[in-house]
Amino acid sequence: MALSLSSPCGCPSDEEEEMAVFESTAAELGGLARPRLPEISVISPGLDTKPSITESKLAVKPGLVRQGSGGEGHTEKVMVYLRIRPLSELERERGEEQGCVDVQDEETLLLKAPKESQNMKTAERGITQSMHKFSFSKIFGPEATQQQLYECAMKKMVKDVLKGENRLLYTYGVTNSGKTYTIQGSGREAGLLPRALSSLFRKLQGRLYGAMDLKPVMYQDVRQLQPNEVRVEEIRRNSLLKEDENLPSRRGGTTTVWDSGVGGLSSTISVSTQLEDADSVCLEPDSLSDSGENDLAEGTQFSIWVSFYEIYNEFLYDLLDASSSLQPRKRVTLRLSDDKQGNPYVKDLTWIQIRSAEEAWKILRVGHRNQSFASTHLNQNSSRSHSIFSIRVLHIRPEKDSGQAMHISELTVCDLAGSERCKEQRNGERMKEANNINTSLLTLGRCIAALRHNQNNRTRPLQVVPFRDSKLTRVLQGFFCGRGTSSMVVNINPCASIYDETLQALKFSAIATQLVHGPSTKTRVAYILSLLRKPTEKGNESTVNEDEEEDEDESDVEDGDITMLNTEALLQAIDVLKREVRRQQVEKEVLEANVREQVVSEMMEVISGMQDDFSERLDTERALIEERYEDKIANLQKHLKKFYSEELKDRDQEIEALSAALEKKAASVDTSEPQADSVGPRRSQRLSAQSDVGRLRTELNQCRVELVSKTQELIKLKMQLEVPGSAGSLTSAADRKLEEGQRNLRQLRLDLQRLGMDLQSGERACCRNTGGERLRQALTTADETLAKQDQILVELQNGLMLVKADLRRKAETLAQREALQSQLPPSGFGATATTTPGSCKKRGCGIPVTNDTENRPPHKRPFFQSLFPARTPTRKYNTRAAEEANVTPYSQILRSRQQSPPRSPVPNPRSLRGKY
Ligand SMILES: Nc1ncnc2c1ncn2[C@@H]1O[C@H](COP(=O)(O)OP(=O)(O)OP(=O)(O)O)[C@@H](O)[C@H]1O
Repeated sequence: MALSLSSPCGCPSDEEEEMAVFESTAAELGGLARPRLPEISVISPGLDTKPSITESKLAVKPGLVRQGSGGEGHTEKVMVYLRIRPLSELERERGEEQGCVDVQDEETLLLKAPKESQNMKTAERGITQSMHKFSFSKIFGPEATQQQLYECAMKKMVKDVLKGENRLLYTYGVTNSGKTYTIQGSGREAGLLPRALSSLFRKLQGRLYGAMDLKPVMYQDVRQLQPNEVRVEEIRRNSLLKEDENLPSRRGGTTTVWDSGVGGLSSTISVSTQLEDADSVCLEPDSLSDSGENDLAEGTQFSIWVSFYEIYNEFLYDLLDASSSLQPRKRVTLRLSDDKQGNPYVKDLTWIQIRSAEEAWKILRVGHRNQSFASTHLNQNSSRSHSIFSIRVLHIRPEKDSGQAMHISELTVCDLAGSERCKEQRNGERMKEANNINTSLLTLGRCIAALRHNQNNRTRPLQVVPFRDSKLTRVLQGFFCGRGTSSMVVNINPCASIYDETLQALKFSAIATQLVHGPSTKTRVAYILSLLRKPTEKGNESTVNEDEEEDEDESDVEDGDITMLNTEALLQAIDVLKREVRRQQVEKEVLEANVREQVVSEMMEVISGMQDDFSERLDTERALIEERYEDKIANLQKHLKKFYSEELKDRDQEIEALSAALEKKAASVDTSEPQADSVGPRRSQRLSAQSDVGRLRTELNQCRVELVSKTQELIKLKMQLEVPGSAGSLTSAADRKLEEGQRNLRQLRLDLQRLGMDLQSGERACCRNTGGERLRQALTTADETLAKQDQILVELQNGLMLVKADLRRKAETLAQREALQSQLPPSGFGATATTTPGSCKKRGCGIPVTNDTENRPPHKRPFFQSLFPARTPTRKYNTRAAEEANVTPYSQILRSRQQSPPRSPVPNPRSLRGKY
């Protein structure tokens, strides 16, 4: 046998197994160079200790060896069956049959990697082997019938359950490998479950408990129902059975789409499933070979209750919930709870009492209709969930004193969803399902590996079995921990294209084949005794054959009576139990720490997810706000640009206007225009002022033009008025002389005033005979000056005479011109500029011809005459008013002299001169 190839003892070490189990993974990671591998990898439960139905004394480790007091535990190893499905016609046509699955005998399978497989590629690089040998409890080839499988794998389980044991059967394999077919069957080939139900009811014929007042609840408890509760249960049961009658016709079944209730996910249910076709099987119970067998306890009645639920995407759904049938889009998720002892159970799960295989079949069909199926690339009707069908059997034994004695047992059949490659799922929903399926299956694998580790390495630290890591392992936990036993059917598809996946599934099952069942909860006494045996063995140096001891123990275990033990042995047992308690405590602490760690890591994940979400939202918000404000800024810039460009235009226009105005202003002669106020008027005012200025400017320009023309005209006229000859120069010379004369006269008057003052003071001095000589001299000088003045005056008068004559002549010429001008048309500005007689008179250039007196030469008046006005006959000295009107300083002096009696009358200058 090829077994000796890798392990001479037939049982590979842990390391070897683990390497073998994970070799594909390592290969995928591009494993480094390894030592040369044997040609075939052998993964086997240890064939030299291969479980045999007949062997009861196995060299297995103490502590976990005994199955139960009932003596039904013929074997401790977990039974693992392999079923190879036949290739379909289509698959054959595709050339899937490449001989990669080779059944060597009914327990050994040889897998040969096909050319195209990943395994072959890695094998070619020397990383792994291309052939793998596996051993199973029994192998069922493609030609094996459902009946054969049932006989081997399930029949005994049904019996055990009716005896009060708990049993689990689950199928494991790649998608499209025949798991559902194995459990449920197709057409006349009914699967294990319908066969088991049929068998169960055949065995219970006449032993069924008809009332519905006892119902299984929680983990494995029974509750007495009140009459109203019984009615409710009846209604529920009847409605479900009725629902089955309303199902669409078989084969022609419709396809409905419903929501899984989780995040709006949808799946497709095809109602035309294998179950529909298998209906008739239940009606033919004769096909079951176990009919007629009956070894049930005397007087015991049985009440059968069933439940059906699925684990879909790590959520539990009740497949027998009437509300979910009515509202398939809003399925209620179920919760997992623990009872007081910490046993997990599905809370609020529907349990329906059934009284026949037919009813059970109907219930199964109703539940199946609610199950999640979908079409995948490998299977058109692929189960997307793990479905769990449980049958609870209430053993009711009437007792004389205490009414009824109750016991409960359970048969659970689990159709696991198929493992598959996620990357091949194009649909996102299918990908998610595949992920969840693979995760839960991986957890199941880890649990089984940990259980195996703990069973095989009792001295090494125990590993925590991660039952809590998935819902699947939690609900199945009891079957791995002494609540019952489990069997596994591994389904494989011999198609070459899925060889790699098949290899992985077989590696997983290879670990399960190495499992032994945990101690039954019923066999605590045996367990304690097995613990007791340990110290006894240690302390015993005797050469007693172990097998013999075991024989003794076996008998003790089977008796299970601890009162037969002596005190010392019991004390030892207590010590052992104490140690066990401590061990359990440590284990629990480790478990708790692990749970806490997981909770923390999950929380951290959630928090980090929230953080990521928040930062993402923050970024989005920031981007939005930035965008919004950039828009606003752009708008603002646009508007400001527009506004300022308009403003600039206005300014430019203003500047243009102002510069034009300035230019005009600078060009204009008139500079007297007021400067613009530094604090300018408002724009409108400025504009109006500008328009005014413009208007004025144009007017001004017109005026200027006119002025220029008029000035030119005037110059012409002046030129015309210019009298040729010396009259002009004479006039000006006369004017100059006149001015000079007037100046002299003013000077003289001032002198005379001074002289008058001096005279007064001289008279006063004469009285006192002082300063007489000086006065005389002054008078002489004054006389001389006067004489000069007289002469000048005469000259002036002559000049004036000449000028007047000249002027008279000019006036005549002017009159002639005026007469001529009056004939010309009048003009505004010209009117003002025209020389009129009035204007000439104003400027002193016109002398009235008629005023002869004026034109006469001025009469020469002597200086003293003007100084002392001549007395007219009308003027009397005695007229005081007249005197006061002509008061001068000198006249005052004279008057004072005249008034004084001794004084002489007023002398004229000559007389005065003579006198002195
Ligand atoms: N032993 C068998 N004999 C004949 N046909 C079989 C057998 N096993 C499986 N089949 C057929 O193979 C196909 C796939 O089987 P099935 O649906 O049971 O696979 P599965 O493993 O349950 O897939 P999934 O995990 O995707 O639900 C079905 O058409 C089924 O009828």
